[in-house]
Amino acid sequence: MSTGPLAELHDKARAVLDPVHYDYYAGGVGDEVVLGENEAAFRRLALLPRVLRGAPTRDLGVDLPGGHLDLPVLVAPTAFHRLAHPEGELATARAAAAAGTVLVSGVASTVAIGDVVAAARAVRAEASVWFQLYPQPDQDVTACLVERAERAGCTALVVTADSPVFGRHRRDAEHGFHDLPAGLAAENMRDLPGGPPGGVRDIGMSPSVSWRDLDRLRELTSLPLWLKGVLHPRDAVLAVEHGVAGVVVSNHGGRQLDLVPAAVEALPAVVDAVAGRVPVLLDGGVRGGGDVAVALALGAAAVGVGRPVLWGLAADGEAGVSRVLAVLRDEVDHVLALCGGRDLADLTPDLVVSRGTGVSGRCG
Ligand SMILES: Cc1cc2nc3c(=O)[nH]c(=O)nc-3n(C[C@H](O)[C@H](O)[C@H](O)COP(=O)(O)O)c2cc1C
Ligand SMILES: CCCCC(=O)C(=O)O
Repeated sequence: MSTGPLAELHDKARAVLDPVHYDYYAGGVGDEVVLGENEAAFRRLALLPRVLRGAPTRDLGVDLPGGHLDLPVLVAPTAFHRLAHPEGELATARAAAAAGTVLVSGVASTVAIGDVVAAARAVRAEASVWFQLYPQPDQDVTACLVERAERAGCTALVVTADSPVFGRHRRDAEHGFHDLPAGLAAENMRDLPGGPPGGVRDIGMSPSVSWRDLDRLRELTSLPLWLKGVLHPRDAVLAVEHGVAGVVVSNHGGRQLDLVPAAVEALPAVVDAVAGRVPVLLDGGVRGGGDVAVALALGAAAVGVGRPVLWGLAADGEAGVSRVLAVLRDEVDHVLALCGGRDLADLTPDLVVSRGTGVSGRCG
C-alpha cells in the first residue's frame, strides 16, 4: 500500500467518483498485468546517488519541441475530464499552465480544444498545450482535427500509435460502461465531415493505420509531431526516419495490450535506438519524484502522468491537479539534491541499478 500526498488524493478521488467512472480511469486491459507492472517495475529499480557534488538550488527545466517545461513532468492525454470534475479539462489546463508545464489535451476531451488552450493562456500567456489525436479512418476528419488544434494555438501534435483497435477493459464491460452520461461529449468531434450536423462523431480507431498516415500528418502541419505508444526500438528508429520531433515510450497506462513490458523496462532500448536524435518521453506508472528521476536517468527527457492527474482533478478540481504537480516538482527536486545533482543532466544511467542483484562496479 502506498502512502503520501498522491496516495491521499487517489483515496479521495475513489471516494467521490461514481464507481463506474473510477473503474474507467483506474482500469487496464485484460488481467491488468501491465497496469500493475508499470508501477512495480519502478520498485525493482534503485538509485545509486553521487555524493559531495551538490548545489544550493537546482534547475528542473526542460526544453522540448513544442514548449518549455519548468519541471520534467507533463500531463499525459487522458479522456473525458468532466467525468472527474464539472470544470473538466479547463481545470486541468489552468493547473498545468500555472505549474509551468504542458498539458497534452486529448481528442477525447469533454471541452473543445480552443477553450482548453484559452483557459491555459488566461493563466499564463506563454502556456503550451499539445493536441493528442488518433489518426482517424476518414482522412478529412483527421485534417479537420489538425486544423482545429492549429487554430486553437496548440504548439505540438501527439499522434497515438498504440491503438489500432481499442483495448478490452473488463471493468468497463462488467459495468456496461460504453457511453458518456447525458450532457458530456467528446467536444472536438462535434460538427465534423461525415458526422451529424451539430452532433458528435465517434472517435475512430483504425486497424490499418500506417507510417503513411504519419507522413500525411507531417505534410498537413508544420507543428512538431510526437509519436506516442512506441515500445519496439525499431519503431523508434522508423519514427525518427519519418521526421518526428520526439518519441513517447508508453503502453497507454496498461490499457492496450496486456502482454507488453512495463514502460520503464522498454525505455532503455528505445533511448539507445534513438541515440539522441530526438527527445524521448516516458509515461506509465510514474507515481513520485523518485520514479521521475529514474526515468530521466535512463534517458527520458521528461515523463507524463496520467491517472495521478485524474485523481487530483476528481479530489479537488484545479487545486487538486496543482497539488499533484507541486508534489512531483518538490519530490524531483529533493531526489535530485540527494543524488548530488544541479540539473537534470546530472541524472545519468550509471545512477540506476536493479534492486536485489547487487551493484556491479562501473566507474564511467
Ligand atoms: C482514463 C484514461 C484515458 C486515457 N485516454 C487516452 C487518450 O485519449 N489518448 C491517449 O493517447 N492516451 C490516453 N491514455 C493513456 C495516457 O496518455 C498515458 O499513456 C497513461 O495514462 C500513463 O500511465 P499512468 O496513468 O500510469 O500515468 C489514457 C489513460 C487513462 C488512464
Ligand atoms: C476513444 C477514447 C479513447 C480513450 C483512451 O484512450 C483510453 O480510455 O485509454
